[in-house]
Amino acid sequence: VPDEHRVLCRVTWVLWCGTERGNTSSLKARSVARFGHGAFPQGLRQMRASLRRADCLVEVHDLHIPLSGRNPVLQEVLGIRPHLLVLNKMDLADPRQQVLEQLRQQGCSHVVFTDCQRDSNVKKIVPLVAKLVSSSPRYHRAESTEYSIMVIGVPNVGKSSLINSLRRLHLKKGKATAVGGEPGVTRVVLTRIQVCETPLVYLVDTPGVLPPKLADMETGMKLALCGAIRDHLVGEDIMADYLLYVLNRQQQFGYMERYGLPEASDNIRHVLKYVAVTLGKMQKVKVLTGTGNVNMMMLNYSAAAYEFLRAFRAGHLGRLTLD
Ligand SMILES: Nc1nc2c(ncn2[C@@H]2O[C@H](COP(=O)(O)OP(=O)(O)OP(=O)(O)O)[C@@H](O)[C@H]2O)c(=O)[nH]1
Repeated sequence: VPDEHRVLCRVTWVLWCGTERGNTSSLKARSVARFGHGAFPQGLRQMRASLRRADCLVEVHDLHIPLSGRNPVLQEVLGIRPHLLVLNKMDLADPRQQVLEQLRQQGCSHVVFTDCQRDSNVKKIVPLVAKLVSSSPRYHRAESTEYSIMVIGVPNVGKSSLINSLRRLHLKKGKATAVGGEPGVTRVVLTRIQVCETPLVYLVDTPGVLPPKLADMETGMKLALCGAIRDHLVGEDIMADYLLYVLNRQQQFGYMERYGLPEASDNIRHVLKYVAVTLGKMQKVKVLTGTGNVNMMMLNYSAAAYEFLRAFRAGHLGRLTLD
């Protein structure tokens, strides 16, 4: 079996069983693996209830994966409201031109690319939302002058960062909602947060919700690389292997210079050796010998895999779009 197939098989198995130990009896563990902590089904139920009061849906997704992993359950719901797709983390990814075309074919005609850490393009959102809402029926809310927006998306794509960025730009106010590098930071559907004075705009942050069933194994891997699924559920070593496969396939060889490799390699253990040496990732290992125990320093491959993933997520391995 080719290496990448073995990697993908293990990922599917892990996603299926929910935990690395294959504890299939634990429904909670399975739902955490598939949907993120505390996000489903209670989160989805709460979102549905709040949806009645929303004038517009702002779907935030990671520009690393503009096509993969968008939640079809959410897309079903999207049909009834004006919809804006925000592709965030544009500082880290470089989408191909066809991606926009494919998104248009999927019915996403309003797309904004943002970097919520540097507030790039975030100013475009409120005017666009105002235009979309005013050109669509608001039924019982027709008289109201305020806009209510629901922010949705899979875990860790930057929904809370977007809300904080909007508040910084329009209200000169600080954080209203917690941000974190791990999926599942936002656990409950929060009360409305004001993000703009004129027009009066309120947002509702929601917990990240993953699709109930992932389309294929690669989608699962891509979501894991983007931090939508907790690393330990898939395994850092497997994720690092898939990342190396994608980097080589897209001829992004920045890792060679960063970690001092003389040439490109598709052997993850070989690459992680260089990562561990460059970053000094060593561990003490007790070796049993005939004359007593000896402590030896060995390369720490797990720590190296973790650092390799972190480098990708921080954009140090190049601007990469996984789709
Ligand atoms: N480089 C970069 N990082 C970003 C950007 N937006 C958000 N992040 C980072 O992405 C991580 C997740 O951001 P959050 O705003 O917590 O994402 P979320 O979608 O609210 O996450 P959940 O609460 O898990 O659903 C954090 O480490 C942010 O700092 C961006 O535009 N560029």
